[in-house]
Amino acid sequence: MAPVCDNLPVLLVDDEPNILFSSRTILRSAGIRDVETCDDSRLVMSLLGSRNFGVIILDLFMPHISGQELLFDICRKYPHIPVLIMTASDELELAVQCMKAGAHDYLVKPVDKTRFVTSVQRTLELCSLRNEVHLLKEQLLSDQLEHPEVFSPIITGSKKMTSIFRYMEVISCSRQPILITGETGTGKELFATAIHQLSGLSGKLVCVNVAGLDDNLFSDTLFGHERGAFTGAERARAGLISQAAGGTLFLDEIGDLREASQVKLLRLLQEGEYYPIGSDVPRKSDTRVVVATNKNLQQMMGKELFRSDLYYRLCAHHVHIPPLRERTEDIPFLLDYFITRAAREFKKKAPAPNPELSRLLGSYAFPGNVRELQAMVYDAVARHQSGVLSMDSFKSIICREQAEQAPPSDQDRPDAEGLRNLFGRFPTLKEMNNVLVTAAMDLAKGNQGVASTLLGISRQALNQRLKRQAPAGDS
Ligand SMILES: Nc1ncnc2c1ncn2[C@@H]1O[C@H](COP(=O)(O)OP(=O)(O)OP(=O)(O)O)[C@@H](O)[C@H]1O
Repeated sequence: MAPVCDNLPVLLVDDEPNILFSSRTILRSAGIRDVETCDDSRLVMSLLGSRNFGVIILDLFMPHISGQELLFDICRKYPHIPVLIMTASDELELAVQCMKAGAHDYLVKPVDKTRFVTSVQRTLELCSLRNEVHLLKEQLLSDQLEHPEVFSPIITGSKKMTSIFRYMEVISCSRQPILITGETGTGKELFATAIHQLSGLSGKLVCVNVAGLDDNLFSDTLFGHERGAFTGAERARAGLISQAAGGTLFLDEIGDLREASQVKLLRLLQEGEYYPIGSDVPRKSDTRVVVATNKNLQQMMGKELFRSDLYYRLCAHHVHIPPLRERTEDIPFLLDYFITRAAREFKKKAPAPNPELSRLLGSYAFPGNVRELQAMVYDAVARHQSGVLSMDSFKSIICREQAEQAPPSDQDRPDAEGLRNLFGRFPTLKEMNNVLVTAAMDLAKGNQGVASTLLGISRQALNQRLKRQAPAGDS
């Protein structure tokens, strides 16, 4: 897979060595480390033939081949590489010609440092996104995962999940932050680990749960402190960002991050720098940030509990993990996996699951998702003695959960008018019973054992009701 632009070098082309030197220094101090220079315009095209670049910064007035000529050639032969013009001429006509020829920006020397860095960063980001769209198209058209081994700890048999994996393969190479969302127990940490492995970053994956960290603790944990920064700070502390240098920092439960810490995280993402407590000197960070939450950040933004500028920065790429009830095809795979693991842990022979079990579990909403399924299976295997794995403990958990669920609020409960609309008149108790039984049988895909558990009655009682419900002539 081709790398995305923010991992590719920048090429500076100018015949003046001091401009090359100062421009390279400015870019490096802004965190853009991989910068190549070329002071001979005749070498540019062969250089482009030998390797790929993320962006080219081109002077216009150079001996041998002019920058404008090069611009035409580059745009024709390498249209995917964006070109920024940097020149002493502020002639409007010339600027228009260059932009028409395909230049991404036109900077007049002497260029303001911030304007220069922002232009290069924006162009790299744009190019990166363009490449990702291209790679995504390629990936989505093919069914194959490039690194299936990375996903092996995530047990699934669902197509939805495979297409999420393909998306992850594409975005993992970029340096942009990634937001992982999903209900509790969907395995967000497994996804963060896969992203780190796919990224090929040489640094470590460092995981921090930010829930419960007040702002001081957040700063100290992430940014570290200088010696003597506060009472008790007898030694300097490096902080986890420095541990994750060249790697990935995974911030779990980001929806619980305090307002003051949100501002600091935004600064880290925007400027790529941070201040250890007690220091006035900013430190640079090249750490890739991945965050996760089971909260609805958009709703939180509406209530001003989460900063929108931070949200938009974080969701440069967004991986959403569907809840287990939306991928019930995963249940048989997860059942097998957890039964084997539980049996190994309890030093028992792995029992075979009852063939009805997957169907029963498929009708359950799993508010705790895979974590809840795992706990159910471990408990059942612990109780298991011989034969097939009993469904009893699953049934009793499901019945208990369903009984504990709050009844629908007055607002959600169908009122007399709603029932009348549904049936054309007010229904009898028998008719309502029939509707319930039919709905449970649908959900259980015709399995009476499962449907009776959903209805909270015995299998025999359901069987009798079904017989009474059957039109005359049916057996
Ligand atoms: N597809 C899966 N395959 C195997 N194990 C899984 C899968 N999904 C989740 N798990 C397991 O379920 C448990 C919960 O996962 P994890 O802690 O990553 O959840 P989470 O999404 O971060 O939840 P929370 O939002 O509550 O923190 C872990 O033991 C994890 O290994």
